[in-house]
Amino acid sequence: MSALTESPAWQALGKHFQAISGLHMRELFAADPGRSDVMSIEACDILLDYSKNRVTPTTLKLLIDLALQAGLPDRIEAMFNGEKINVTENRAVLHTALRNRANTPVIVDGEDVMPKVNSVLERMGNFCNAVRNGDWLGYTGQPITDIVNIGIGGSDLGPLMVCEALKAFGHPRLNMHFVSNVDGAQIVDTLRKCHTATTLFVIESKTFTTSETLTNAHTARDWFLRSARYESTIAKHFVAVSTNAKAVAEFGIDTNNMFEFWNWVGGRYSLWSAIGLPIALYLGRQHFLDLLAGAHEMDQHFRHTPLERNMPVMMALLGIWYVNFFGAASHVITPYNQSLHRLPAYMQQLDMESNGKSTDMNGHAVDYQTSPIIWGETGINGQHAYFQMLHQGTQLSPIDFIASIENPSTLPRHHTILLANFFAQAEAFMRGKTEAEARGELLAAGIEGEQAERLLPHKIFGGNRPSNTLLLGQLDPTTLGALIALYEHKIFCQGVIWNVNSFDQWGVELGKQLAKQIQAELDIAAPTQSHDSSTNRLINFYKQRARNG
Ligand SMILES: O=P(O)(O)OC[C@H]1O[C@H](O)[C@H](O)[C@@H](O)[C@@H]1O
Repeated sequence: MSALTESPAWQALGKHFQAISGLHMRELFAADPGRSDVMSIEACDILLDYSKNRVTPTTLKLLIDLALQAGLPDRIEAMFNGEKINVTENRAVLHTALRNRANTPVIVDGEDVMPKVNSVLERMGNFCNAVRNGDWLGYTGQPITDIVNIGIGGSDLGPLMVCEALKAFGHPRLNMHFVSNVDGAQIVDTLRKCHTATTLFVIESKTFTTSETLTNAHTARDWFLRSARYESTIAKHFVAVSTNAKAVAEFGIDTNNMFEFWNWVGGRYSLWSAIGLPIALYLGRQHFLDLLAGAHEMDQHFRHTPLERNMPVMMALLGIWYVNFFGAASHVITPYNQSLHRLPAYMQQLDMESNGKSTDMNGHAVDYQTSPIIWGETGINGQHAYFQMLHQGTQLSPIDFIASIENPSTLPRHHTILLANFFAQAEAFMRGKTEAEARGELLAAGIEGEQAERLLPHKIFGGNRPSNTLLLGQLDPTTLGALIALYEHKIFCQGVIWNVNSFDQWGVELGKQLAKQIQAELDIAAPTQSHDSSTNRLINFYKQRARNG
């Protein structure tokens, strides 16, 4: 057994689980009418109601014990203070410094990083103003109308998700495009919608070595030069965001047109850095600063609120309760705002790339589950697709319901219908439908006797399916910033308790190495023999067909 599973807090939770796993939330609500008053937290214009979880006050106390046993408060301070908590890469983890609107010094290797953070923000702001005002002109003297972000993973999902989420705040002249896939279909389709004279390419890559991004960037450059002809025009149409100035220069982008960030910013935590440039271009400097301010406010809440009133901490602990004690393999993210439709995809990288680990910080194999599978869709669409399984299937999948009270982009009648569904689903998952209720409904519909008995088992809902409800005041830059930071910190807390490094991603390397080798093999006609028989056969089958085709 590992130190975690042997620990007193873990053992106590295991015993407690045996005692209460049979309890139904209906009973818990009936026994305590004030349950949701106690089991809710308000911060940063977000209300978290976590009362529809299979917990009692004792569960919460034991979960807090688990967090204390893991030394969570010290780990939180270590992250904010710039300690090198990403031990496998010997790096600090300071996405919080990027949005440190209080501007208090944050020291890494003896240097305050805030002056350079502020200087890049300043340059980003000036550049965005010029593009948005129409002062930044393309090679024929026209203002920019289309912005194409080329990047993948953390250099795509954050900017894409935020630009979609805050479309209501977007600049009316600017069309945003995001190209991540190396499947040429995506860039071809995008370029078809753009004109060279009015398109700005933002090439985003932390490492500037990512093959998908560089391939797409070269294709964009070739397309551009076919019309613009002179290399000197590139400066007006290509900018880069990276930590690797050398590789940016080698690609042919003037480093004056490069916006820098640093190795203490993880890719999936980078939207607050210059990787947020497409966001700032689309929404404007002030809205980008508002996004940072919202995240900063959540950082303050996270850092300074006692654990039992701390929103990210409580969400982390509830997640652990289901993953490790109920054996839940997955966790569902269901935004009820259409504009948050890329949030589940964003959360997949944030959570699974952070905590999808089976080796702990000491290099030992873990003997407990870590990151759940994160999945989801907009809630309304999910209701008409996979919610059947969530209501009556055999798997327990806790759900996060997310909606905003106000939504600038929706029509009032639509919003009422949307929110009615949002409230109803969380209630339905909690209470279910008893046999007596189902029987009563059948009777009311005039279905009796044998037919009623046959249908009855299918009409029963067990309920007792847990969910968190997150109600945002409105979906604006500030609140979205806070919401994203909330999940970042939730994931961090879970990583601390699971004792994994949430900030490396070695698991993505093997596939990249093999792809490089196979790419070289695909370029030669001779059959491949260097792999296992399945891989050889697939490659050779492909080669033969591609040659004949
Ligand atoms: O920004 P880049 O260096 O191009 O990396 C893009 C993405 O690819 C990598 O493989 C990682 O899995 C991601 O964490 C990263 O965000």
